[in-house]
Amino acid sequence: MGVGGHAGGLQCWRETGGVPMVSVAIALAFVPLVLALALRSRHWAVLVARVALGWLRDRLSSVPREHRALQYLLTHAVPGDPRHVLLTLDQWSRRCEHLSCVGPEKGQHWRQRPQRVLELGTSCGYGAVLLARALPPGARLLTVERDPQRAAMAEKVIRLAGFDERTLQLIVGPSEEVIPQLRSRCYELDLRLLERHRLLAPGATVMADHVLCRERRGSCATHAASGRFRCRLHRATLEYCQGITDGIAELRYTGRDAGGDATGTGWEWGGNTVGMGWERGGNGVGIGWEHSGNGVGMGSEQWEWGGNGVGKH
Ligand SMILES: C[S@@+](CC[C@H](N)C(=O)[O-])C[C@H]1O[C@@H](n2cnc3c(N)ncnc32)[C@H](O)[C@@H]1O
Repeated sequence: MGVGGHAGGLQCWRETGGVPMVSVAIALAFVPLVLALALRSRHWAVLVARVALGWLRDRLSSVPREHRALQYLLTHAVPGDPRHVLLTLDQWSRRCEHLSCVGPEKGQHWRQRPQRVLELGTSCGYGAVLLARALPPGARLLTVERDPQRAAMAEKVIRLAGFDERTLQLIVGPSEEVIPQLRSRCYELDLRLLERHRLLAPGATVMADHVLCRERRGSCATHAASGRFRCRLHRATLEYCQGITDGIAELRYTGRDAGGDATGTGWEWGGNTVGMGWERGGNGVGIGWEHSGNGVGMGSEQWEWGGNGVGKH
């Protein structure tokens, strides 16, 4: 038996050109799995490759990505036309390098016309221009960016789109440092700080970008459960990546907690307050917001829409 088995194995080995038949069969069994995985994550693979290429170009060339985008914008966009500036940025992101911004699809969910708007995380200025376009006369937008290089690009993009300091002001610095300073000017950054400092007026709207693309959904449900925010999720795809799910969350501040007490009454914006594109410590927008004292799950990865039992999952 042993000899026969050995001879049979040898035959298989010969037939497969040196690879035992069993190994080939096992390998073949994995092919559908590998193909399915590759098919499922192809959009991510493309995105990662595009971002990696951009990073590589940053390392190899003396022109950083922000400048490359700006050069494209300066040669293709119509100055003073915010719509065209946005279209040109869309074009650059689709054809050249990936731009991390709210993008056209998620951007269309912005339908408010508030008097005061706060954007946290300006990046290249896409969201700022998008928001500023919709402002009613006399309204103002404040946008905060911690990365000086991105802020420098954003400043140029914003001015190219035709917005001056009176309408759209950019502050360079991390939200943690800017928030306390904004207090005296009746501006705020972080939702938690906004609420803690009682700067959110009931009815204020907070838009949080990138709430689904990284499968982090905790914060919005947390707020919904607290009763102080009404949440609405607009499902979409990641900017310029059709195959990757993303969403933008619309949080409406009610000013009341689950117990029915009114909070956050001190701030009058003459309208609503908005922050888009929040990212804290690279964790994705609006993730890990904490509302202590309510027993609500912090940074929980799962949330129930419209459900009551949201907390740590
Ligand atoms: C996804 S991008 C924002 C895109 C932008 N809202 C848009 O739609 O065009 C996130 C930006 O937030 C900035 N950022 C992250 N944490 C920050 C913080 N704590 N303070 C200020 N900016 C921050 C990052 O440097 C990055 O440029």
